Amino acid sequence: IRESRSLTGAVRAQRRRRRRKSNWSLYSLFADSKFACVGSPEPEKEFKFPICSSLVASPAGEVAVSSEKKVYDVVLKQAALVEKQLRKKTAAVEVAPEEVVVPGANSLLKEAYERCGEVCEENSAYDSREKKSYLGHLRRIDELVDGPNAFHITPTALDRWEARLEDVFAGRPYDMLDAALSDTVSYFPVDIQPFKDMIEGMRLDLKKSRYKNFDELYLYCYYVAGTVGLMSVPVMGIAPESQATTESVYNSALALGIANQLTNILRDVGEDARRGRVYLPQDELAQAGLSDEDIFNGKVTDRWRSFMKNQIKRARMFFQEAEDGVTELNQASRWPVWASLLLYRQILDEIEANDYDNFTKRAYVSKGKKLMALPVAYGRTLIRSSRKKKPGLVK
Ligand SMILES: CC(C)=CCC/C(C)=C/CC/C(C)=C/CC/C(C)=C/COP(=O)(O)OP(=O)(O)O
Repeated sequence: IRESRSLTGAVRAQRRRRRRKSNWSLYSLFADSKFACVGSPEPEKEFKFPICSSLVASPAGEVAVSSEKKVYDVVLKQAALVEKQLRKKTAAVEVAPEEVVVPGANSLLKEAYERCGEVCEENSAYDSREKKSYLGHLRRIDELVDGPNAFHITPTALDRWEARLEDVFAGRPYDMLDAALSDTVSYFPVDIQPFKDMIEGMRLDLKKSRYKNFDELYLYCYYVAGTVGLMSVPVMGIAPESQATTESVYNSALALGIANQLTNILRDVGEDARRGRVYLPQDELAQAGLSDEDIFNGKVTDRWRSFMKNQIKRARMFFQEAEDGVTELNQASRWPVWASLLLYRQILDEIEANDYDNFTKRAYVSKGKKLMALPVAYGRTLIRSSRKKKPGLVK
């Protein structure tokens, strides 16, 4: 009885929160429309019936928190860290005591950042040493699951990486690349959670090859890509003149990670199927009259086209949500973000141009189109951050 009372209490509290239209519920409704958009027979009703609530009661009486809510809590934590640092900066009237520099530490750190630079040489978008330290770390993590030794990766190895990550954040790096990361995260308001969550995404990849619904897929996309968005904002920086809330910028960054990952998934359906993996919501496949069998057979049918249209539409909604936030970033960070957004989103157009054959064709954006996107990206960089208050985006 006590359990059922607390369940009812929790659900009521949730409804109250929704009625009050707090920032969370506004975001939730907006995001829910993306959750709801697939499989809706009447497009005009898409926005009216959120499928995914933030608290879901199972028949067994357990209260399950939706992926969206879980991830949103990380967003709030990140935003709070940034705001705390901003407050500290404004309140700091005393001159900070001089830093004690261990002899030789500076040149070692310089070398550490140079090593990271070598790792991401071909990636000119990573223009600052802090971004390079991130990329050094991300490359190494990526190698674990995509590199030549990926077959040997075990949950224990991932646990060891997580323990190492904690040491890095505590200022105890194991090697040069770690040292650069350790230094970067000590200067910027970055929380360890997205870094840990990224490892969680790898754990998921070791044990899971099907996703029951979009809620499950969303969480996976957050783990493997949304986390990168959240890590990036503190280093990229929000424009000082921006009137947007820190939280809304983080939401956009998260949305860009999710959009990129969804696009990646839609582009690689055939490739993943050949590895026995289906990163598509099983319930939506079933609603469209499709099964894993159809994916493995790899035939483009009208059912497949219609299923794909809805998936593409959802990915575009996440890109759309990301767009607002790019303008709020520091001017210097906007160009690479705009360029990557415009280029990655074009993969969706290419899937359409391939008549939705993502079984045998890999959609890609040609060099010419990439070059054409760059001035457009630059033009967007010049759009000023919000100085006027916009509902849902203001401080
Ligand atoms: C929008 C705001 C406010 C900030 C930007 C925040 C950022 C940088 C978000 C982007 C996050 C990101 C780059 C996620 C990774 C997504 C992804 C699917 C990468 C694909 O990696 P690969 O699998 O190597 O891709 P390819 O196979 O296409 O090479």
